[in-house]
Amino acid sequence: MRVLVVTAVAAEAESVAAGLAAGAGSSAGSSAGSGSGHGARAETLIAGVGPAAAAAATATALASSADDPYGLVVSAGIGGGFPHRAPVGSLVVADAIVAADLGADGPDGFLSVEELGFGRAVHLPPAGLAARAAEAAGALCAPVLTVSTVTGTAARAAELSGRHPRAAAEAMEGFGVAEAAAVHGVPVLEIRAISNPVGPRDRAAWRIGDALNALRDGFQRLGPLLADPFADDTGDLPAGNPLFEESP
Ligand SMILES: O=C(O)c1cccc(C(=O)CC[C@H]2O[C@@H](n3cnc4c(=O)[nH]cnc43)[C@H](O)[C@@H]2O)c1
Repeated sequence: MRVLVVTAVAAEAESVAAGLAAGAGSSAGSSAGSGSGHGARAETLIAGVGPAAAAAATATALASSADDPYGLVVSAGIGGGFPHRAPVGSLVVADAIVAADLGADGPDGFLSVEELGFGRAVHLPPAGLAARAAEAAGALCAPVLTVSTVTGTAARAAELSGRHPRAAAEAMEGFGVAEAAAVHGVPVLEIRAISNPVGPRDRAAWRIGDALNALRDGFQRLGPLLADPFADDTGDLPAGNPLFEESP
């Protein structure tokens, strides 16, 4: 199956490609690269930062693939981790991809675009696949928030955590990728390697190199699954994964 892995920047695409190549014992490219990890036909796409860039690039790639369509889209990259759930250097696979700041604010709090009646605020990856991907990658399986502004205060982190108590990470592209995938009827996954805590802005706390290494290792381990993502899709969740938590 052809798999499209969408990253924001080249360094993330290079980590993904290196992981797939290491898993396969063969080489894989980066920006428009394709890896043959364990038979996976995974191609990386560098879409730019933020949900709009991610959606535009993903939709364009999917629209251009009619003669050999993608069977799965994966939003991948670094992200911020809610510290009590996802420490720096860990991996999170999304069981829900949540547009956390798409809506309306007001004196009574935030209303999501869904609560406003204008569309959807959550995309759900196939539950069994997300769980198997988390197990394979050694990742937590939990909601990942998509934001247009990186959280930089404790108050904002607490607000997001309050609204999404199971959320483990935030990043800026997942929901855009998922919107494009949904338009084309293609299932979506999101995987984030944690580079910094979600909270007060502290550039000294960033560990981008560690996160990129974790992303590479995660994709090395994901290679066999991506070769045939739905092969074991019985609808059951894998037993015995201590990192897995129930879907919302
Ligand atoms: O200037 C800052 O304080 C700051 C802190 C973290 C990340 C940034 C970025 O501009 C990176 C955006 C880029 O990386 C992903 N990312 C990484 N960490 C986070 C985060 O804590 N919250 C949201 N996105 C994050 C994101 O997906 C973008 O691709 C700046």
